[in-house]
Amino acid sequence: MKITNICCIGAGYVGGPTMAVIAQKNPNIKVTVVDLNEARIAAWNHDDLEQLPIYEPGLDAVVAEARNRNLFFSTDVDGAIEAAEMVFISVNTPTKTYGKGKGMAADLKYIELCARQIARVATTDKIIVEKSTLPVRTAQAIKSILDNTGNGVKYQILSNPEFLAEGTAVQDLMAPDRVLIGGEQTEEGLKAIQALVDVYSTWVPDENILTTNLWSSELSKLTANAFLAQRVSSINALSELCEVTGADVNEVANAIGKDSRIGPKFLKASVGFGGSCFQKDILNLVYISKSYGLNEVADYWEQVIIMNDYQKHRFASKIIQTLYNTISGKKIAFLGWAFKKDTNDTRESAAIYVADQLIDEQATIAVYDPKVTAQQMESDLNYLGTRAEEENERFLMSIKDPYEACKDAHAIAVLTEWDEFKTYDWQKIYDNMLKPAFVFDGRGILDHQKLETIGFQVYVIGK
Ligand SMILES: NC(=O)C1=CN([C@@H]2O[C@H](COP(=O)(O)OP(=O)(O)OC[C@H]3O[C@@H](n4cnc5c(N)ncnc54)[C@H](O)[C@@H]3O)[C@@H](O)[C@H]2O)C=CC1
Ligand SMILES: O=C(O)[C@H]1O[C@H](OP(=O)(O)OP(=O)(O)OC[C@H]2O[C@@H](n3ccc(=O)[nH]c3=O)[C@H](O)[C@@H]2O)[C@H](O)[C@@H](O)[C@@H]1O
Repeated sequence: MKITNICCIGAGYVGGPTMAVIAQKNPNIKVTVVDLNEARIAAWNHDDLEQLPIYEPGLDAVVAEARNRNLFFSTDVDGAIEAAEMVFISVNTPTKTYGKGKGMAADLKYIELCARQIARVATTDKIIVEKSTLPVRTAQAIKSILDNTGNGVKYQILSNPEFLAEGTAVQDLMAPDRVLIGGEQTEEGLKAIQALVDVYSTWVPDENILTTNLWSSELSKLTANAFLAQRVSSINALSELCEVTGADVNEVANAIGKDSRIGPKFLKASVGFGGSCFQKDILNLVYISKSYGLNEVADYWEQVIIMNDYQKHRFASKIIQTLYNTISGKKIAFLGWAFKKDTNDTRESAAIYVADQLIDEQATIAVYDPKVTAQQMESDLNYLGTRAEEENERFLMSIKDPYEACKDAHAIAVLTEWDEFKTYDWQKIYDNMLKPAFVFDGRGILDHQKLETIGFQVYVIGK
């Protein structure tokens, strides 16, 4: 079966970039990305590419090439579903905040709504592709909803999890380590798998396209994120041991990373991992394990989250303790608010939790981030619900100039590893700070020797 029309429900961090690349690489396929959020769709359609709703290096060029050629962004969800032979579901699957599984399980209400909408609208057979990250066996629920509408339309469900990382989304999509496609191992299922393989094989080498059964594919996504996050928690756990023993976490990471069985990537000690997915996906894995009665398995993975929470808390406590256990009324400058560099995404960013703990002690936080808006910072902090919004407003400010953010500060904390922080005039920053001037490098990116020569007192995670 040759696909000529694709619809993707959800124009977010995954749906937008993924479909832009599929459209760019398949000029003969019409790709329509739909969303309920009108402002988001308007931003995707904006003439000024700087106004795209997502900042990803290289994304503007891909969108510029494909948009209005064979890539369209629209709020007409029904129309796009009806016209498509293949419908990707790329909506959000956050952690549940209510009811059974609250704080652990994935909230599948948006997925179910999509399935019901497809069932209501479709009049021709369709391949439904799970692009969102889902608990293992979700395809069964989607199939059950679709198959019980009784209007004669036939569906095949595929799982095609996305492995892109933010900040490198376009690069990851252009040259993925692998594309994973799971489907039913029946004649019809295998045909559907092949149809999706054909979409990717216009640019991904065959050996990088893996096909599996549905459940292996769904579970591989949660597993991949759990393994990645586990590496960060493992090195972060060691970072504290380094600090008390005189070992240097970078030297340890380098030494173990040379072992080809361990490998060098994802061993950077930090103030803790953030992002919309690691925590949510591990909590989901923990919940699924518990629901099957696998309590030891659940406890094992939960420890990755416990360690991560501890690392954020430990960093904030280190700042408080170093500033003579009193930070009330002191200005602390934050360099970075995003959960990693090269993205404007702040979901679950360590910066939010560190700020919250410092504001509890009545410090004033002046944040500079090259891509995050003041409004976003405020809403992130308010979302925690720790204190009244007016109070958050009083203690948190976003400053558009890094030198201004650091002026008259008692301390600077580096929360995101933006490259530009390394290029600053640190002598000028030092001259304008209160003394002693402290730097807490939560990302280990600055030239610490140089900073100490200037006169800073420097704390680096893992040293
Ligand atoms: N953010 C990331 O880097 C990655 C995310 N994922 C997974 O991909 C999925 C989507 O994540 P993001 O793109 O980050 O989420 P997002 O929140 O940025 O985007 C989801 C979009 O879906 C829309 N939506 C929700 N329900 C809808 C409906 N019924 N009809 C039309 N639109 C609807 C929302 O308005 C929103 O714009 C999640 O399951 C996530 O775990 C997977 C890999 C990477
Ligand atoms: O499912 C998802 O959402 C995605 O989650 C992660 O991607 P992402 O969260 O965008 O970014 P990462 O590069 O994985 O970084 C996650 C967090 O870990 C931190 N990190 C990463 C690596 C490291 O060595 N140390 C470290 O602290 C980062 O600063 C960041 O806060 C995975 O890398 C993607 O493969 C996956 O598709």
